[in-house]
Amino acid sequence: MARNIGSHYTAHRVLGRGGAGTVWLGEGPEGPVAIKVLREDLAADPDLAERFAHERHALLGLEHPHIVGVRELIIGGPDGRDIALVMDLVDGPDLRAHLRRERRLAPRDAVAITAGIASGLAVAHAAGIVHRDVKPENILLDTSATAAGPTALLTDFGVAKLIDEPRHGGKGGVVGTPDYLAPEIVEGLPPRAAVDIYALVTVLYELLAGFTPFGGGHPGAVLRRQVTETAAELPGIPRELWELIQQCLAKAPASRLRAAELASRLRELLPDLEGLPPLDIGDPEGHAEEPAPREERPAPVPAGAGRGPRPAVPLVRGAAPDSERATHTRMRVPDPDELAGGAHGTARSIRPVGQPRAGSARHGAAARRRRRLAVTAGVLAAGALGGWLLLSGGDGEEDGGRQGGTTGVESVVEDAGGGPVDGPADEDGGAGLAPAAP
Ligand SMILES: Nc1ncnc2c1ncn2[C@@H]1O[C@H](COP(=O)(O)OP(=O)(O)OP(=O)(O)O)[C@@H](O)[C@H]1O
Repeated sequence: MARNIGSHYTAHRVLGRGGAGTVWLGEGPEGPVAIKVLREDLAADPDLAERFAHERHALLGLEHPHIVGVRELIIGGPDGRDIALVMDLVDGPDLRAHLRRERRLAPRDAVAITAGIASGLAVAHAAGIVHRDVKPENILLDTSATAAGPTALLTDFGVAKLIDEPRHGGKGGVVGTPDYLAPEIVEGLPPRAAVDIYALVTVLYELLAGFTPFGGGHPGAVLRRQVTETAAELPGIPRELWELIQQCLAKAPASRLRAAELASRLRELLPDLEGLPPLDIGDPEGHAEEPAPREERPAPVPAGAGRGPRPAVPLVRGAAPDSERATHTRMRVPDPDELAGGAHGTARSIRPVGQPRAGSARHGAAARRRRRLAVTAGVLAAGALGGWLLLSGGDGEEDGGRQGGTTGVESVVEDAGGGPVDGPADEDGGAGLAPAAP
């Protein structure tokens, strides 16, 4: 059923739903548009409306071929309670849907998509804007474009940050998706531009591998791996590409490349990647053996939502039936002891196709013993982190109730600085982004 959004736009039908709201196919004075209407409970928060109004200029001003343009920001609506972002309509699927179909992308395609998004991030970072929720769901593929293949565009700029700003009373939160969360966020540091680099290169890894480097199992275990583990090398990956990925997945934000350099380094690799098939690798081992505690198991993924292992587990309890993909979490920052408690070898290994599984009879009893120990440690640590999520239930459940089940378990992170969490994000190595390592 059509509904009016502001005085100039009409929303015709739902294109999709995410954690923060519903995206509609709409119509405005300039033709078809996409309109993201924020969840009612979010829109009802007067602070949030004020923050959106405050950021209006920055959101509307962000223009780049790899960023979905925001044309209008509507605060009010017929009942005075809508917050809606009117965006350019992108003709094509999001990258999550594309990846579900393809399972793994050819290195050239994965790198081309990542390079485009990195160039968009460079412009945003230079304008002081950190995205903070880079993930395949927020990358849209415009298939109407050229013969050279679809154009990747990053959407949802600023939404995570605006929803996440500290509320009155000094309590802030980080809204994010565990598989893509940079370790410094898990450790409670304010998110700077380098978190986008970490998340984007996590996406690149996922496009190549079919799974994220630290995903799988309980959300708490994913967070612990972000801080303590090193990404497993993908068999058959070109050396220079792997070195770039490693650098951008560095635990220390200052060691990661800046967005502009990442974009140009990736583009330099493109000619050598031409014609390479998707990597021929097996499924990851190890993380699937870290079961969630019974009461904290993620909601089942709907039939057909993915094939094969998809370790970027949606953190959904009581998700709305039409929401397959609510992936946000709201977390409390673990203290150092808690983190240290989980730092025992549960790193996964990745085997080339055809190679026997580690832990098979051919690998012998010693390997099995090692794995049992690792799994036990993983389960214990996952339990501890699960406890944090439960402990944060004060806010999380309150939110969950207001959401009417439309989103995932949200997390609360005490804002370490107690102040604004984005800070300058420029490419000059200000507070927003430390200089890249040589
Ligand atoms: N500008 C757009 N043009 C066309 N389709 C869009 C546009 N923006 C979003 N969509 C579609 O709407 C769906 C929901 O988008 P939304 O941004 O709410 O999802 P999400 O990224 O999972 O949400 P969130 O980040 O809030 O959890 C997506 O599947 C996407 O395909």
